[in-house]
Amino acid sequence: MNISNSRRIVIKIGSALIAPDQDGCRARYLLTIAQFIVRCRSMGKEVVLVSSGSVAAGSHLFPQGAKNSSVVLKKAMAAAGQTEMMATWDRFFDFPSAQILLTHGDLRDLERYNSIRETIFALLDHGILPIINENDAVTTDDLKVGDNDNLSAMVAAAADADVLLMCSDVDGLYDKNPNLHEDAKLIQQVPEISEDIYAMAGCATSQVGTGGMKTKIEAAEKATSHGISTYIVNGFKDLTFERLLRGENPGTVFLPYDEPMHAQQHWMTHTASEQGEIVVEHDYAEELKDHAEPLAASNISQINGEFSVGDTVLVRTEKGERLAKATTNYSSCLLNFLAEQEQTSDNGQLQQNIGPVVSEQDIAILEKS
Ligand SMILES: Nc1ncnc2c1ncn2[C@@H]1O[C@H](COP(=O)(O)OP(=O)(O)O)[C@@H](O)[C@H]1O
Ligand SMILES: N[C@@H](CCC(=O)OP(=O)(O)O)C(=O)O
Repeated sequence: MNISNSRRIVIKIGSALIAPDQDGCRARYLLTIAQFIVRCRSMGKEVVLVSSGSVAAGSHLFPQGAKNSSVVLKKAMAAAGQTEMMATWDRFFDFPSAQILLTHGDLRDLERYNSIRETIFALLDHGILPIINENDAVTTDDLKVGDNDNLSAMVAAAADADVLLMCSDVDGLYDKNPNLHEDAKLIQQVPEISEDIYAMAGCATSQVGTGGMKTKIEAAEKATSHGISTYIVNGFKDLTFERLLRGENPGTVFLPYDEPMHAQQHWMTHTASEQGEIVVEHDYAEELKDHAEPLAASNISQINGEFSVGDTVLVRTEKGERLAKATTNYSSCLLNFLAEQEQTSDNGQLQQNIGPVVSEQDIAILEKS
């Protein structure tokens, strides 16, 4: 899939394109990107924008700048910069745009995730451009995604996009960081994301970027496993967007999986985070290596952490091997209670009465890393 034959595109814009001088938002690169969005929409494509840059855009309002600031000040910069950034985008378009600010806390809760999906679809149905960013002003370590590469992949999956386009300050993925190694070579196509691909990725070297190439490869893995073709391209160059519109690849393309994951399995694997652990006995663990099996209370040897009904948990072996992520039908409190009652005579009956702790369709088997 390329831009010319795509139907719905998520475009992610890095901070350096929004505020190249860290002195507020600049139109220098955004104008070309905005024109590209207008062209895509006039060709009948639906576009969702994931825009970084609130911290970079707001940092000029604080004398010390972003680099050496505390987390609290960065949140304040994000809150101030976000309005400036939205106003800047809005100036380029003669159609309406809408702001959605998300945290991981929103995406990992299935009800809120579905609510986000419905909002995005309603906006697209009405010709409104959704502009999404992490809600940096309210995030905590526990709640945040932390980088907009991974956020854009989660959004692309939620929006049922067919292309994810990450616009950065480099031409694509190189075999090593091109800002540090003159002989680095551009990788044009990645058919499969392996450890070798991750090994090529270094950190961000700009003042404003978060995550560098590592988070872009993580994002590509999330998106391609959902069947989404993923591009990393250079947003500084006008030619990038001309080539994309011609259906060409001006940077690096990560090919989608031949057999994408089922949507709920994908959400559990790549978006939901585990609230606790269910340690399972050897026989069940062996069965799970082959195929998803309902998990009964009698298969459990230990419960770790606190979780509620409907939370995502990690299913693992006693030796620590990560087997699956699953949505639990029971809370850790009830499962611990059952375990404590193990010795009583009517416990077997109780365990049978409660049904599976995890149903077969709520298990996402994890690939071995
Ligand atoms: N193998 C690599 N190929 C390309 N860029 C790399 C690589 N390893 C590290 N980088 C760094 O990643 C940066 C892009 O990531 P980042 O600064 O987070 O951009 P953005 O703000 O667009 O998300 C590049 O400018 C480069 O310094
Ligand atoms: N949410 C942050 C962006 C974090 C981020 O991932 O930045 P970048 O690496 O430039 O895409 C902000 O708006 O400043």
